[in-house]
Amino acid sequence: MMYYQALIYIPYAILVNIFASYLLTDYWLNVILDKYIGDEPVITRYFDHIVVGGGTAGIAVASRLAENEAHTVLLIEAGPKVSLLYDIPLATPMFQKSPIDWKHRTESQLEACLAMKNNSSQWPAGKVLGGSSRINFNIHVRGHISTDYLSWQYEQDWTKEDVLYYFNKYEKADTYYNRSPNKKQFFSHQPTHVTPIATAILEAANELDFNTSFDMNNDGFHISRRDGGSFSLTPVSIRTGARLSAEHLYLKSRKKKNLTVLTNALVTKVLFKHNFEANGVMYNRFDQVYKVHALKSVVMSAGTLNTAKILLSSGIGPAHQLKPLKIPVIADLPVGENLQDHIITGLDMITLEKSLDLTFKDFISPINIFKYFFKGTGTWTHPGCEAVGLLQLPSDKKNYSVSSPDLQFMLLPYGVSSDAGAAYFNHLNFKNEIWKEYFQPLVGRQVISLAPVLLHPQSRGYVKLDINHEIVVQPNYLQKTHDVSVLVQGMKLVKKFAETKPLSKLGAMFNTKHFPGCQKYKFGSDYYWECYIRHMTLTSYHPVGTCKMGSIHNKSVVDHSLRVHKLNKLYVIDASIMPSMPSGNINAVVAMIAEKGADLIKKHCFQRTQKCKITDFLYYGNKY
Ligand SMILES: Cc1cc2nc3c(=O)[nH]c(=O)nc-3n(C[C@H](O)[C@H](O)[C@H](O)COP(=O)(O)OP(=O)(O)OC[C@H]3O[C@@H](n4cnc5c(N)ncnc54)[C@H](O)[C@@H]3O)c2cc1C
Repeated sequence: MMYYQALIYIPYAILVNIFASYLLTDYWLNVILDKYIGDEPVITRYFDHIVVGGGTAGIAVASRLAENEAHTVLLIEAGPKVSLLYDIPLATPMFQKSPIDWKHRTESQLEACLAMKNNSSQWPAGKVLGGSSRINFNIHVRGHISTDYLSWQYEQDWTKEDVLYYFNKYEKADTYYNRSPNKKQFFSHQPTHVTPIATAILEAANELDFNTSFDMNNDGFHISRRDGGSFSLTPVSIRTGARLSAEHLYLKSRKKKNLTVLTNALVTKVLFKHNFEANGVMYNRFDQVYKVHALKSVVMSAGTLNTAKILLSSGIGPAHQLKPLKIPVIADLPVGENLQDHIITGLDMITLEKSLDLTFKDFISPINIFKYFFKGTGTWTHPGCEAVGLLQLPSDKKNYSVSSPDLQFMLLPYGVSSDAGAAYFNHLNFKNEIWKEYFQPLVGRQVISLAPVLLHPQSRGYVKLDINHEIVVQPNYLQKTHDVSVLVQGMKLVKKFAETKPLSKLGAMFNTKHFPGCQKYKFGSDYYWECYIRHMTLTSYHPVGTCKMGSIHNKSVVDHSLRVHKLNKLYVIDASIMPSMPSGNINAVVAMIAEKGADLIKKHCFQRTQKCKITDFLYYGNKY
């Protein structure tokens, strides 16, 4: 980088550091306050329901269960609460590798992640009240509702109508929980702030004959062969400019006396009566070990990796793995198998002659700060992703009425090079030589990323425990040729977008520099793109599937009512139960699962004990 270019980034680096220091201080202050003047730890009390993990799913489940005032509910979260400045959407990338990130990383990949140190991918996840909904990019999509959930269906459960009912229930939760006529319903159909590239991409999509008039979150959304694909501005879960996490949605108002929220408490094991009935959990809090008991249900909502870890540590998992680790087997089930993730690639592939005004000057402009705090608009509300597209790859063999889209496109008005190496390069774990050779020469230029995402990977990975009982994360990225070929077609389409008239008007140029390690292939050939994708294999942050839902003969962990097979009163309700991936970002899908899961628990509890209040049940659990 030239000397004068480096100078430009000095104020940016100072700003980032000041803000990072604030976040850190806020974090430690919250932890210390919780330790010394927070709620008393729950020592040997009994609750009706215990929910492990205060993330997207756990918060929704605990809040819904607590609607029955006759029941007591304990929500246990490993991370702390955080405060106001964490709500700024523009600050989102700063949460990765911070204390509120679990900082998971994958095993070294054989034929993927070749541009990353140790060929390993960093997998962030929220370790904070709100979970990953507190560190995500706020994209709110339901997937391709007409086809994505067909394979989940079982009798009356998980039908298209059922799934729609719970998406709608979640989307109306804000109206229900925060009843104030001045507050808008939580998810907006449009991001609050976009740059001119968003309009240009939608016009380009039109030029390429894709549909741009669909609302992707409409109940009847479907992409036919004729449409081929659909692009729109990104629907986001942002209210009045600020992040709307699960915590904001369900916990910030309508405090319930029968719901106890315990933060900074790490659950290590599920406890059982007669090795069959879950009746509590063990947890560590500020170096003390506690046990707490549940009368009606123990719900695991610790996310795809940690739910699997806790179950395996408790003796629920493949017997052949647990026995050598000297963990007594309670139920021999395929916990940890079926790990899947969306892969994203193609960052920094387009440069523009025009600036999009998303520079440090815009970040620190007093006008933008004023706009954020007083109007809920402006650069600070920028969600990261400005537009999304869903695409069916053409095929004569495909039945379009039951086929899900193959690719998602995410439009980011920046790339790895945009912060001059301050954060993204490190978050994504790139090797130093890749940075120097490929990304650093782009510093100071306006880059954008129209990044293709593989929606339905065929490769399957796993999570298991190592000899120290820590988790090993092996996604087996790009083990199937299908996964590579879908992404190759995605990269070819990015080039087509760069060549459209709307992008040419902004001075768009496709980045034709050979990626380090792929010089021997002709640029743009299928072999070249395969090599590129195997180097630039990035997570889209959507691990799912380690506690797969299905019938017992179907090698699954939970049944269609989300109860762990072979055991009593133990539920899994989070991203880990997904048997297959939805066509899009998964937060809303997890919330839909949680809304349904809470109703299922109410139904079982009612059937078992008849002690639930019938009026509550009819009102909230009216599906049953
Ligand atoms: C960086 C990032 C960006 C993303 N962007 C988007 C997006 O824009 N749109 C979208 O739809 N999806 C996005 N996602 C995905 C989405 O946010 C997650 O899939 C979703 O939040 C998962 O919900 P969950 O309830 O399964 O897990 P989480 O929300 O991760 O919740 C799990 C909770 O359990 C807690 N926990 C874990 N272990 C323990 C333990 N032992 N004891 C106690 N508590 C424990 C965790 O601290 C956490 O709070 C993103 C994810 C990440 C990480």
